[in-house]
Amino acid sequence: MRIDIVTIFPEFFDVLDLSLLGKARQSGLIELGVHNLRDHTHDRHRTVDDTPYGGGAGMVMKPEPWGDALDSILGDAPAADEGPTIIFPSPAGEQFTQATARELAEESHLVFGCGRYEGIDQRVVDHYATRGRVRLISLGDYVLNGGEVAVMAMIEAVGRLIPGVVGNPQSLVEESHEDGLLEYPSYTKPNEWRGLSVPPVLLSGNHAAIAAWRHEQQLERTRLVRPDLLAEPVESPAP
Ligand SMILES: COC(=O)COc1cccc(COC(=O)c2cn[nH]c2)c1
Repeated sequence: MRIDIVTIFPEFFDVLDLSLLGKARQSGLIELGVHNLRDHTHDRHRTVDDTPYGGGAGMVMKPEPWGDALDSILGDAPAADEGPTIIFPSPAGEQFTQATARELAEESHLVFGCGRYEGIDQRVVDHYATRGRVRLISLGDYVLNGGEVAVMAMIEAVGRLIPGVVGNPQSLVEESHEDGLLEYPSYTKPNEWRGLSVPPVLLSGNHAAIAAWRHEQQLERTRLVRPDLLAEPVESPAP
């Protein structure tokens, strides 16, 4: 997978040289390009923003630098259906979920555009929607100062699903949201810690009982913490 990021803070993504994603880049599983939006300005002050038409507080990111930057990445990319998926993190976007991560992990080329200030001139979104799949994606109902943190989170969530990035693919299956439920609690040695012991079923060696206990724990946790994930209320087991 090829990932390109456009940002006014390129150094923010130096951290992607580390850990799993760093290894994935060394092994060629993920190819990363980080582009400084200011390199696509043509004035002495490398201006990327201006005051909003219609008034209001804050500044809006100018369309020209974005056009220059995205054109340099897309080149003369073919029509929308074969072009890359262009993602703008935005509080006004569709909700990012594990299903979104799985979808994006199937793509061959992702381009992330990090907005700042009050946002990017809408015409950038409208123009590139004719040249690639454009998606505004929200991490949650809160506002960040810019898209960089959201892009980092999405790259991690997507990157770890790419075959070969995570050592043991089985570990991707048994985790929160993969089966629509929150994950069960985990324990490791020592058996006793600060007066707290490990649920005996986990030491029983009875794999059917362990699986049943884990599923019940998932249901209980999901019912308590995220009832919205359950299609309808789960009947609590007969007393
Ligand atoms: C076309 O896209 C844009 O104009 C995006 O503009 C902005 C403006 C300010 C901040 C951000 C960063 O995203 C979030 O705040 C965000 C994402 N998820 N939840 C909160 C993006």
